[in-house]
Amino acid sequence: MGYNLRKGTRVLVNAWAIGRDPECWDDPMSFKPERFLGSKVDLKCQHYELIPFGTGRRICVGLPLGHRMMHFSLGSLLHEFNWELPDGVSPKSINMNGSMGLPARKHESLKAIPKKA
Ligand code: HEM
Repeated sequence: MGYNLRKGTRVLVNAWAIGRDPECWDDPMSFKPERFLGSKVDLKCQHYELIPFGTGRRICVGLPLGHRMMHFSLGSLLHEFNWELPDGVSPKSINMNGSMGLPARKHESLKAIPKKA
């Protein structure tokens, strides 16, 4: 590979496409968090197929905090509440389409109702 770029060219890395590249991932369109169990792929700059925090010299300086906070926040929300979907919404009917852009957002906001456990 190899590309010639003019000095000053702005390059945007399409992490969304890399995360869904069948050359990098088995069954890339399926949500399978268990694919990382026992996997050597990590977030720390060595594996360019997984770059939610960027990579290289400008990698996110908040990676250690963000990584810990994700586990802590999600764990707290799951521990403290029982979660339901609004009336008439089933897991299969949730629209998982995203809107393109920087960053990529869900096209329709996810609605879930916390009930004190
Ligand atoms: C899950 C949480 C987070 C994600 C997914 C995330 C993601 C990113 C990404 C993709 C970049 C661009 C890296 C690049 O250009 O290659 C970045 C940069 C940056 N992030 Fe985060 N970030 C998160 C949390 C945080 C937190 C908690 C902080 C600060 C406390 C933070 C501070 C920064 C800073 C200062 C930069 C700029 C680094 C630079 O340009 O040298 N981030 N982040």
